[in-house]
Amino acid sequence: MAIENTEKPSKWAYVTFLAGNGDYVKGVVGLAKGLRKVNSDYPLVAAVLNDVPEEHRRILRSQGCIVREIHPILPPDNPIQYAVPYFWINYSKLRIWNFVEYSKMIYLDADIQVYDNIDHLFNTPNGSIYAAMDCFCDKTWSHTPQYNVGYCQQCPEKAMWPTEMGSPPPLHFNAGMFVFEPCHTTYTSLLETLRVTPPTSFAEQDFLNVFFKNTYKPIPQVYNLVLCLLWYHPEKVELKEVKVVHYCAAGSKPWSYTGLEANMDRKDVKMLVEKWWDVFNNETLDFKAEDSVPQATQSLMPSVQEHEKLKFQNGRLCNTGFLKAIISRIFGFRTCHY
Ligand SMILES: O=c1ccn([C@@H]2O[C@H](COP(=O)(O)OP(=O)(O)O)[C@@H](O)[C@H]2O)c(=O)[nH]1
Ligand SMILES: OC[C@H]1O[C@H](O[C@@H]2[C@@H](O)[C@H](O)[C@@H](O)[C@H](O)[C@@H]2O)[C@H](O)[C@@H](O)[C@H]1O
Ligand SMILES: [Mn+2]
Repeated sequence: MAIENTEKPSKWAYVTFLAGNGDYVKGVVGLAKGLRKVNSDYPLVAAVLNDVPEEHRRILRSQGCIVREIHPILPPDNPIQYAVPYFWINYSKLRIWNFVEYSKMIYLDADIQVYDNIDHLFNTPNGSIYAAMDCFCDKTWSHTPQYNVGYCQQCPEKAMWPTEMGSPPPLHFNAGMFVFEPCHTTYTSLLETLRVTPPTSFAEQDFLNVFFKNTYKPIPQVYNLVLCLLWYHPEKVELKEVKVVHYCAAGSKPWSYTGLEANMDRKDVKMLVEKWWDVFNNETLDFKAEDSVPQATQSLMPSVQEHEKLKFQNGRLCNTGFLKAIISRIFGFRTCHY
């Protein structure tokens, strides 16, 4: 259902999430430098919980981040076993849906690095959430039926889903990277739904997959290489094509990497961790005043592609939807699509 929303002119940004006073701040610094290295046209907003110390916020600002404090979102009180104990913190990610001064954002976990420009993802059609699929093969999924029958959405042909178990699970995206449209209506609906949704092992990732099940659109794995694909689905990975690496496998966070955990002694993992440090330690990528990203905004006038859609006949606009889009661009009306 499209809902009219009067907003300031559209603008786009990357956004990440930071909680606590630990080393994830290094992840955000690395991400800010990585986006600069690939000459992104858009700023990085850091949504920080109130427990992020001022010193860390100063560091992020010094790297050109737009730091915005958010209140935590605590899941319904339910003594469940999260796949990883601290996952309850991640529900607070949902606050980014209320960053409505932006019309489109690309969310990136702090343990993600961007090695190729992905600004073009801001041009994805509105009305969907875009993300890469996750993998069910890691032991963090051992509580699920798909893990126990050896089924993974990355290779559904390999271990067929047993017919006696009904239809296979719907496509499930990894919530470490997604393209979305902030919208107050969606935001309030997320919070209202969360209030009545019992938490599950993958916390906000599970919740977002259920909430957006009708508008989720998968994008290629090159936009979010969930690291365990390297050993569970090597046939799906062409490292030189990968644009975004997600250091989510246990032991793979570059800032705490020891090489001791399972698969962490792999050559490709070592190479990717070194690659992350090369960006992090590269002082030429530090923020300088001249770097300040001009707050790139969507052009008010239609893009060339949109002109293509416009078919004037006898001087009369025949695509009213397009007319609405133009008017909304000029007068700042935006519609929420979810
Ligand atoms: O102590 C923490 C835990 C998580 N996060 C943020 O929450 C995201 C999701 O957690 P994580 O990446 O560790 O989950 P994974 O992708 O490894 O499952 C992190 O990338 C950070 O952006 C954080 O800032 N501090
Ligand atoms: O709070 C739930 C988290 O769920 C996801 O992490 C998981 C998932 O990727 C599994 O498939 C992996 O096996 C596992 O290692 C990894 O931790 C997101 O990356 C993270 O941002 C966050 O949403
Ligand atoms: Mn992550």
